Amino acid sequence: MKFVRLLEQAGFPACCSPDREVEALCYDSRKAASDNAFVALCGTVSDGHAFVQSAYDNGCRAFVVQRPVTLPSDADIVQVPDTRAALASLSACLFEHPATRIKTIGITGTKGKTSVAHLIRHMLDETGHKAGLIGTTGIRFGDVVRKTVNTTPESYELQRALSDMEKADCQYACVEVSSQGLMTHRVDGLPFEIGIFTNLSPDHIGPGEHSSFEEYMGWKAQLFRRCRIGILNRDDAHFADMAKDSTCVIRTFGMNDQADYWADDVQLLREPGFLGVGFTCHTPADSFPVRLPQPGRFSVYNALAAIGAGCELGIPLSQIATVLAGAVIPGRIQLIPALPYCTIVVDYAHNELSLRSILTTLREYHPRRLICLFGSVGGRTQLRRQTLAHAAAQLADFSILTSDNPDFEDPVAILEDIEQGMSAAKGHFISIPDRGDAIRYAVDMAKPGDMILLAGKGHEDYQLIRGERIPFCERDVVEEAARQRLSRESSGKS
Ligand SMILES: CC(=O)N[C@H]1[C@@H](OP(=O)(O)OP(=O)(O)OC[C@H]2O[C@@H](n3ccc(=O)[nH]c3=O)[C@H](O)[C@@H]2O)O[C@H](CO)[C@@H](O)[C@@H]1O[C@H](C)C(=O)N[C@@H](C)C(=O)N[C@H](CCC(=O)O)C(=O)O
Ligand SMILES: Nc1ncnc2c1ncn2[C@@H]1O[C@H](COP(=O)(O)OP(=O)(O)OP(=O)(O)O)[C@@H](O)[C@H]1O
Repeated sequence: MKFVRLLEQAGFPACCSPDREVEALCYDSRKAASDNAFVALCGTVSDGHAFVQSAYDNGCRAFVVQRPVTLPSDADIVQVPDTRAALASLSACLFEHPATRIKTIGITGTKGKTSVAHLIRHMLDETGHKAGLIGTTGIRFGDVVRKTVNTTPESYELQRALSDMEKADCQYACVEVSSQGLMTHRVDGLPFEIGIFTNLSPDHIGPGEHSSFEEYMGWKAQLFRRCRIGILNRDDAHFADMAKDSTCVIRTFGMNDQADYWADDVQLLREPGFLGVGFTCHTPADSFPVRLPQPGRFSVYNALAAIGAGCELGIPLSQIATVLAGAVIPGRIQLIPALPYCTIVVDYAHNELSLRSILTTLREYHPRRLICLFGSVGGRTQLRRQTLAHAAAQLADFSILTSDNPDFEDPVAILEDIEQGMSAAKGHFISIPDRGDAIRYAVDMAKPGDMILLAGKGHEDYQLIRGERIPFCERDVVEEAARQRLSRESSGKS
């Protein structure tokens, strides 16, 4: 595409050579190629403007900047007020505004974004409406799964993903919308058909993220100025703040009849090979029973959000309950039915808030013992490790401390930080640095009625060790350990 045309379409002054062609946009000089336009982004670690020469050396001749830069005279340099906003509008134009043809459903909130996105995608796919998904578990459509760095990818990746989904005949895209995504213009220009608010609590506040809870909340609330219909959790303490300056039609969900989509008769269900929850769902049109294969009251909220979206999109009520009963959310309180007499669950909980939440949820199912296996990622604060330890010490009967994604940190040093927290909180624990060994230990120690939580890795199929993603699938390790245990038991060896 002619650079001049792209600039015009995005509403920028077209001061460049009339024949300059660009095929793609690039914001990382290390990946720049001759047919790219390089967009210089101001980051938290470095400033893309410092790398324009390196992009030039890699062949780029088209540049979008927000402050003057010096480059050889054959470079076309376009200065805009904000390069992040420009990246979003240029990307939308380059991919011919796919979001005007695919209906996008944006999900925001502190917890539940991934879960709700998967539930809605599953519901749409299973009722004959092809849908894609963009979020923490990657970019997914059809059988395609692409890893992403961020929950909400950079605008260029987002627009490209939507364009690929359109080519794959998707009619819908479920997009996890983080506060950072809104703040850094990643979702600028997306006309969301539906926006969903799950819940809000303090998170992502600190250097490089948000300066305060109010700022964090303010960015999340932006979604409801960018969607046609907003579906909000009425029971959340910040519901009114989120709805306050909205410009959309407001629908609500919750646990009482003030909400449009609401639940009662909630029952926790634990059966061999099944852990979940049942409830009666009430919608403006009808009421019906729902049985979900995800446990806990928060799963009811996630399902209500999905049901609200399904109803607003016109999916028949008669199909909604049936398809929800078969929904699987990768790595979110996902049951591994490997041992018949105890419950093994994988969950992405990797900070204090989510570890407390999942352990409290599992406790409500009255396990004989609740065993929590967890570690903590490298490069984070001692405080994070100690608060994780406090949560486990208070809420689990026994903890198995192990490694998570140590990356460049010594896994044993990370364990020592967690051990300190455990000892201070008088928790019962054992440390087994190798995660595979730790899982095998957990499977071997389980007694009938126990529940084992493998926390931290969720959907991830690797361990990050010294900058490298080493393949590691918890499910495979559990299944193999359980097979060996069952085989020993059947041959009378244990
Ligand atoms: C702190 C933060 O927001 N970081 C994001 C940011 O990176 P950065 O600001 O550190 O970038 P930088 O390293 O300073 O570089 C600035 C620019 O120079 C470029 N560069 C850099 C080096 C070089 O040699 N050449 C070059 O061109 C970089 O490509 C970049 O364009 O821009 C990158 C590209 O878009 C993001 O991937 C990255 O997200 C990191 C991984 C991150 O952790 N972000 C968090 C805060 C985040 O966004 N989280 C939310 C989830 C929140 C939730 O769950 O609610 C998310 O949506 O993921
Ligand atoms: N509605 C909810 N309320 C509270 N906790 C939840 C809710 N839904 C899921 N969780 C818990 O939080 C964890 C993360 O859930 P999920 O990945 O769906 O949220 P998210 O908003 O995408 O989170 P993150 O920002 O950490 O990626 C789950 O593994 C589960 O333990």
